[in-house]
Amino acid sequence: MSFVGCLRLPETHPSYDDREIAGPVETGPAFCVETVLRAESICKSFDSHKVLRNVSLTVERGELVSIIGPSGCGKSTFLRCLNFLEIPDSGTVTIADDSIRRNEGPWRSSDEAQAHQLRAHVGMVFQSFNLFPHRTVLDNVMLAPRVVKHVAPSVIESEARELLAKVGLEAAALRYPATLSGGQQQRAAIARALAMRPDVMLYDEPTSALDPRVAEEVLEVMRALDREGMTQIVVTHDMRFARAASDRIVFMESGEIIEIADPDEMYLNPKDSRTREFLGASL
Ligand SMILES: Nc1ncnc2c1ncn2[C@@H]1O[C@H](COP(=O)(O)OP(=O)(O)OP(=O)(O)O)[C@@H](O)[C@H]1O
Repeated sequence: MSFVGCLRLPETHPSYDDREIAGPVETGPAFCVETVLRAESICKSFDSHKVLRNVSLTVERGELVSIIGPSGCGKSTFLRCLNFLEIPDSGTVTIADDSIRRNEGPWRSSDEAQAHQLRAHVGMVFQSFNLFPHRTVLDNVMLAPRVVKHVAPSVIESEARELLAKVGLEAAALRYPATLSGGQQQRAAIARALAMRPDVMLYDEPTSALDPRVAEEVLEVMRALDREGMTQIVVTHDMRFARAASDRIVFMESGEIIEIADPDEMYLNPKDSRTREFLGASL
């Protein structure tokens, strides 16, 4: 979704006569910015290696944000800190109306309970799909809602089938993951993540294990979700996708965000020499 489009107001207010000629004017909401996710000053070290240094990012509802940067710069660690799969050493993460502030010190069970609440807002998709191999695709998609939600199984099944249709897998509902292509497995993983109705989807290099043709099927699903207004954050090495599909691109290096810009700005007019150098080498 073009997030900017969401903010665009009519350039001039039509006169009464104009309106009569042009018919009703679709004004839409005056201002529909809504912050879905805010990460503030996230720090993370492994042993004495500082991997994230005060990383902050705010994402608005409906945005597709790509995180790019050289291998080992901390992209995946940052993504995993957003839903506390990796526990930051310090910093605050707020998603929808849940927030966790982390200070140096032991991770307590009350912190884990808060993290659990935070994770409920997030759908996560991994490079390696992580489907349950002994369950059908449909069962994979139904599993989390069945365990967590107290609604009739028939409702859960019909929602799961709708999600499988959305990702183009309705005919594969009763197949097992091993019988699917990598691209189909990844689309099933996306359907599974969507089944909990997340506020934000996080993708950690979703297509890097796939050949370009099936990768494109996965990227098309992500573009379709974008058009529907899903908020998505993608760690990727796919510069073509980042440029074509993102509302904003985040460039990281050495555990820091160096630059955040919309794709054209970042590619045509990068502000920082490190961004320029990285993008130059990636072309
Ligand atoms: N669990 C861990 N234990 C120790 N070191 C880790 C751990 N996870 C990540 N690291 C280190 O943290 C640094 C950042 O890793 P991370 O995977 O976040 O980078 P990245 O930018 O996503 O890299 P890539 O693009 O290659 O996937 C690397 O030096 C990595 O070796």
